[in-house]
Amino acid sequence: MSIRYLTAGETHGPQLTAIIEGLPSQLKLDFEAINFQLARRQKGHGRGRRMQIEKDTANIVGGVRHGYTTGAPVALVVENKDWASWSSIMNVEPIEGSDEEKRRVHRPRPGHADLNGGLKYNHKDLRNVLERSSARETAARVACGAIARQFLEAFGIKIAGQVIRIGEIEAPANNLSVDELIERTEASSVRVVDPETEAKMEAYIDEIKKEGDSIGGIVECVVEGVPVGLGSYVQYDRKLDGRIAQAVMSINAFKGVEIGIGFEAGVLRGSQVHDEILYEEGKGYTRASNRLGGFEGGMTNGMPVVVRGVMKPIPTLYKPLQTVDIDTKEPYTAQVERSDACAVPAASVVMEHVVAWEIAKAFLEKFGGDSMDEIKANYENYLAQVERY
Ligand SMILES: Cc1cc2nc3c(=O)[nH]c(=O)nc-3n(C[C@H](O)[C@H](O)[C@H](O)COP(=O)(O)O)c2cc1C
Ligand SMILES: C=C(O[C@@H]1CC(C(=O)O)=C[C@@H](OP(=O)(O)O)[C@H]1O)C(=O)O
Repeated sequence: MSIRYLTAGETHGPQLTAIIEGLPSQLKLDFEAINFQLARRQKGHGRGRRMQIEKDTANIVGGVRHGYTTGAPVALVVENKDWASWSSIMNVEPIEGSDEEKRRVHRPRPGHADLNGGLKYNHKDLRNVLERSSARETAARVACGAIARQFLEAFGIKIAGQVIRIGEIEAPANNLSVDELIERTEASSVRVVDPETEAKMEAYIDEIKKEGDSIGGIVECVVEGVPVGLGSYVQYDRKLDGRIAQAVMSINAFKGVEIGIGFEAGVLRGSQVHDEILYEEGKGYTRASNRLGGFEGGMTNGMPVVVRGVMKPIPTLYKPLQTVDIDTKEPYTAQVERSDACAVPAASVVMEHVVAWEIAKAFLEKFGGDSMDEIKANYENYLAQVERY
């Protein structure tokens, strides 16, 4: 058993669409909780005007009856409210001198998908690239991930995220549990625990925005309650840490991933890195520390999964960089499209959901069944086996 999803839709098209395949039957869906996650993704200091226009909600249009999955593919739709202002630009063939032609994108933005996408798909209007490469698509991924999250919650697996750094400003380290993190970051405009850091980050983002520039950062996600043995060492594409890395790298603008202490593991000695194994009556095997972020051998080890990702600064700059006009091949400043200045807090929410998806997928591969009852029985059987070991 496995799960997969596909998304479709353009940022200024009518809607985003997702189809999820492989969900078991009997999963109770909390629609409000899906919408709550979508709303979290829209927030964050530094977002542009688009987020004031949208009010993302997932409309489930297949695979669910009376609030429960049926085992059929789940289809969902997230409407783009901004479509109302874009339908002519999206639908009308641009004629020279027309408003639509003025919105044609022909001065590719360094750092965005514009030029590579134009060359690859042979588009002379780079809007055809921009529309799908936009991180608007992450709304659909969060909706799918929010369903995965609810599946995991049924097995006591919980996820939280936080912002660790925005540009030069680093948040003080903490070792909070998922519940504490959820409680203490939710009200923060930049998804940090510490109010002083929040104020500093806000002022810093404002300054960068005023200069027509943009800024990236580092986000972290913690997953608690994960059983030992998700993923496997036996084949490269079954290593769950590798799959999580792929999922995180696939988020727009992400340039790196770490599990646990990550790159610091290249600096420290073995005795400073590896987590000593303990055995506790009633609790079973555990580790004295969690520097390896819950993974050994591509498998979960029962400790919290800790993942970090780094997001580069937003490519669209109000004070644009140099580029080349694809019509004339002359140097020109890059196109300026409405944009966020910093989307790191939003990206942390996206990361929680792509990680939730990968863990749910590995969970279903291991304990898979066609109904929640069947999966629960498989899971309990395995937990009993681990306990007897
Ligand atoms: C939540 C979120 C919001 C983003 N907002 C913008 C934006 O407003 N303007 C922009 O140019 N890029 C934005 N990006 C980044 C681009 O989507 C991304 O850089 C682009 O798709 C190119 O892909 P790559 O950076 O992964 O190579 C955003 C990314 C995320 C995750
Ligand atoms: C729409 C979203 O993010 C968008 C991601 C994005 C990009 O280039 O990635 C560019 C901006 O689009 P627009 O020009 O319409 O404002 C962001 O707002 C979203 O997160 O829902």
